[in-house]
Amino acid sequence: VGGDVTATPESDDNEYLCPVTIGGQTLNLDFDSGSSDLWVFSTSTPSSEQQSHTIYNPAKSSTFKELNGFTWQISYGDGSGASGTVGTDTVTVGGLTVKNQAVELATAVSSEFVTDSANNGLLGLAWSNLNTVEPTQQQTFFANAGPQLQQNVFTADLRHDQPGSYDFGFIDTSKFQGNLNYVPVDNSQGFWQFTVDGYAVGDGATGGNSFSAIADTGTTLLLLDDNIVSDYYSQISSAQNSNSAGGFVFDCTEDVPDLTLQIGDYAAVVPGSLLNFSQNGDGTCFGGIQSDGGQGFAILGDVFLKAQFTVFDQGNVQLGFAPK
Ligand SMILES: CN(C)c1ccc(C(=O)NN)cc1
Repeated sequence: VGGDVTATPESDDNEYLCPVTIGGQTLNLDFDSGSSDLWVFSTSTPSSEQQSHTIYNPAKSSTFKELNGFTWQISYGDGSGASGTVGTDTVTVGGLTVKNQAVELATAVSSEFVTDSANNGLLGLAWSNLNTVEPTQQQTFFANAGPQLQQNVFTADLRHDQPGSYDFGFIDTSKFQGNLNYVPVDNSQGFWQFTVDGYAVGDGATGGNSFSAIADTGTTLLLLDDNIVSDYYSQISSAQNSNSAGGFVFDCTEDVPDLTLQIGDYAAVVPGSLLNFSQNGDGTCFGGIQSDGGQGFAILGDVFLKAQFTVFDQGNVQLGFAPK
């Protein structure tokens, strides 16, 4: 048994939304391999915060059960967050159904979610030890689905400005070139965390120290150590770190170099075209590479994941990468 679901980018590839059916009601959710809560806008969300969102109404689901007294509260790397109550329901993603899945109902959401009208909640795909439900931590959709999957994996094929897909339970070899390159994952912090062995800017030599990174479908950009960020932008003559823009920008006319991350024997190339992320409207462009804020590990978000086919292997606790 498996599932295949379309991942549709918002404008500027800011995030990718997938249809999820909960108790017979379909909402578009943000699949997030950097967190482990499945939460939705619901009838419990204040009407002032519901705005144009699609909301889940547990009262209309014949399979919803309240988990009395259970709560959740989550905050994300960008400072956004949400909190609320918990129940269970039948959740279906691309034909793959999990019964009695913990579904977290938002009773409060931060402004970043209120204004992001296409996003009706998140489906966490990190490890269940990151789930925030109290007093009893809950399993993710992927953890619950594991036993029914032919292969205990999900794959991400995100694309620039066009629909991609997530597959659960199988690896579609038509979606990538060559062989998959696997690296071990350290899931002790709940992330899909692994080691990057070096990097290269443009056609330069691969160097630098090895560093820890997480594969995070819920983060838009490629967030790296400040030293690598400075090294990269030193190759773009007009590059500057703009407070008003919130990061490194450069003239849109510039030729933007590729970035290669050496992951074991695999050279993961992120083409310059993806590293010229968006236009600021004043002739400058915003870089796809930005600082990780010195938090001790790099965040390989959608800018990186758009350039790879990625296998999140729950059974073998490893990640697989291949070019597309
Ligand atoms: C505000 N929104 C839609 C967010 C969605 C996801 C995240 C995140 O850090 N995921 N790993 C942050 C914010």
